[in-house]
Parts: sequence; C-alpha cells; structure tokens
Amino acid sequence: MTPVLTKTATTVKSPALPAEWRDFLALTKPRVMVLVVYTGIIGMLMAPVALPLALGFTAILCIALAAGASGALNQWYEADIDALMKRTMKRPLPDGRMDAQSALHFGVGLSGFAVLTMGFALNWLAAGILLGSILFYVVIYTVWLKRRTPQNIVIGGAAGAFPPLIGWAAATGQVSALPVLMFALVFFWTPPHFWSLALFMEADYGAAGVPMMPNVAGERSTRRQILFYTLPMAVCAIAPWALGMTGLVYGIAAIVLTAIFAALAFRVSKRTSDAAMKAERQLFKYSILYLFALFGVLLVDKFI
Ligand code: HEM
Ligand SMILES: CC(C)=CCC/C(C)=C/CC/C(C)=C/COP(=O)(O)OP(=O)(O)O
Repeated sequence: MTPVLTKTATTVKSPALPAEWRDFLALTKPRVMVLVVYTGIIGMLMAPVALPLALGFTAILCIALAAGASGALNQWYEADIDALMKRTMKRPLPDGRMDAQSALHFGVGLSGFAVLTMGFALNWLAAGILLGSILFYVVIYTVWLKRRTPQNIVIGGAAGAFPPLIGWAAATGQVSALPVLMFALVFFWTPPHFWSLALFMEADYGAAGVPMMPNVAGERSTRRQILFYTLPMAVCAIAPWALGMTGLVYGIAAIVLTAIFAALAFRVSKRTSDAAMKAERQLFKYSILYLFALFGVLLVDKFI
C-alpha cells in the first residue's frame, strides 16, 4: 500500500510584502488554463444552439474564472509540497510572496462568483457541472487523492475534462453524446499527458513524497500504462467521425493526429534508459499540441 503523505506547513516562508496582482494571476495557473478554456470554447461552439455574443463570452469567462479559482485553492492547499519541488517552489505561497488566507479568500470568492454568474446568466446545469469540476479538482484530486495514491490523476483528471461539457451545457441547457465523447477524450488523454511529464520530473515528486506513478509503480510500468490509456483515448478521438457526428475532414485529421500520438506513446513504452527522456518530453509537448489541434479541427469540420 502507498503510504499517505501528510500535510505540513513547515517549509512555507511567511510573506514580507503584500501580494501583487501578478501573484494572484500566478495562482490561477494561467498557462494550463488556456487549454482548459479553449476546450470549453470548442464545446460551446460545437453545440447546435448559438448563444448571443455577450452570453457566450460570459459563459467562457465563468469557465476561466472557475478554473483559475480552483488553481488558487489547489495552491492554497499544497503550499507545503510546492515548497519542496524545483518546478513549483517559486509560486507565490511557498516563496512567501502571499499569505495563505489571501489565496483561500481569492479562490473561494472567485469560485462563488463564477458559479453564481453561470447559473443566473446561463443555466443551472452548466453552473452545477462548473461547481462539480471545482470540487473535483480541489477536494477529490488535491485534498483526497494526490497524496494517497498513484491513481490520483486517473480519477482526479476528470476535473480538467469537464469544460467541453460545461460549454455545451451553457449553450443548450443539456448534455449530449458529442460533449460526453469530448469529456472522455480529455479524461483518457490526461494520464499520457501527465505521466510523460512525471517520468522526467520523477525526482521532483520523489523529493516532495507525492506518490506519482513513476516513483511508486516504477518507470517500466508507467510507460506501459501510458500506452494503455492511449487506446481508449484513440477510440474517443475517432468515435465522433465513426458515429457520424462529424465529417470526413475531422475523421482524417483525428486518425493522423492520433496515429502520431500513439507512435510517440509506443516509443515511450519501449525505452528503458535515460535516452528515453527525449521521447517522454516529446510526448508531453505533443499531448498539448494534439488537444489543441484535434479540438480545432472539430470546429473547422463543423463550419466547412
Ligand atoms: C490531473 C490532471 C493533470 C495534471 C496532474 C497535469 C499536470 C501538469 C503539469 C504538472 C504541468 C507542468 C507545467 C506547469 O506546472 O504549468 C502541465 C502542463 C500543462 N497542462 Fe496539464 N495536467 C493535467 C491535466 C491537464 C488538462 C485537463 C489540461 C487541458 C485540457 C492541461 C493542460 C496543460 C497545458 C496546456 C500545460 C502546459 C503549460 C505550460 O506551457 O507550461 N493539463 N500539466
Ligand atoms: C472548469 C474547471 C473548474 C476546471 C478546473 C480543472 C483544471 C484546471 C484542471 C487541470 C488539472 C491540472 C492543472 C492539474 C495540475 O496538477 P497539479 O495540481 O497536481 O499540478 P502542480 O504539481 O503543478 O500543482
């Protein structure tokens, strides 16, 4: 059984100066948010109902604010482990540029604002799924699973897969098969996306005692699991075309883009030495490009 990492606050510096707006922006994990918001926009634009511009903009703003708020709450809770990892030690809380209470108030306030605005301006189904994704990321992933099990991102990763469903629900007040497939695609995409990164950041997670797959099950098993999750991801990528929900342009693009993903995942699964790091970095970078491109083609296919 994986030992449970307990939460401590001993390594976090206390703030000397009041936090700047840049620190609040850093709390929202803006770079990750770009792709989360992008998948939400595509979910909304794929819906059969076109929202008036102001309402569409409001819906996307709510997704962005909620994603940012949940990033802030994540950083509020894990300042202790962020302080132990090179990649995260310069974040506002571990670096002592912000106090924990400011981050907590910012995260809770922004979450409440985003969910209520979505509910009153769009509909309560979209608001409910938005609230569910915040709770999933903060409570299920960050508080419950991340320090307990190497399966943390498999289950917790669902949080980041909700935006296409939210975008669609904001436009239609319903959920249908296509946004569910888009959800499933991001869900199965998350393990290869994250474990390819975790393989070359293994030392960081080890130093912080976070039970990520490479430092619990070992590199070989992680590489095999990356390939394993690529299979259902490929099915979800090609299904919209195979089931007649999209045209041939999407079908061809999905097959080509996914074949490249599978080839990179296969290469990662076969490597055993340090030379593998290059393959893992490539898969991580390509995973981001892949989601951008696949969702982009989905939209292009709809409008040609
Ligand atoms: C539990 C699920 C996930 C985990 C654990 C995870 C983890 C990470 C980590 C640790 C990074 C490294 C860079 C950083 O700290 O900014 C990263 C980068 C990134 N992730 Fe994820 N991720 C997850 C899901 C997602 C999802 C669902 C999306 C979007 C749909 C996403 C989009 C991105 C993007 C765009 C980057 C690159 C950011 C940059 O340019 O530095 N991730 N991810
Ligand atoms: C609409 C809505 C509320 C969406 C929110 C979901 C969201 C932002 C998902 C992304 C998941 C993510 C960035 C995980 C990072 O893992 P980590 O927190 O373990 O990474 P770290 O080690 O960089 O802190």
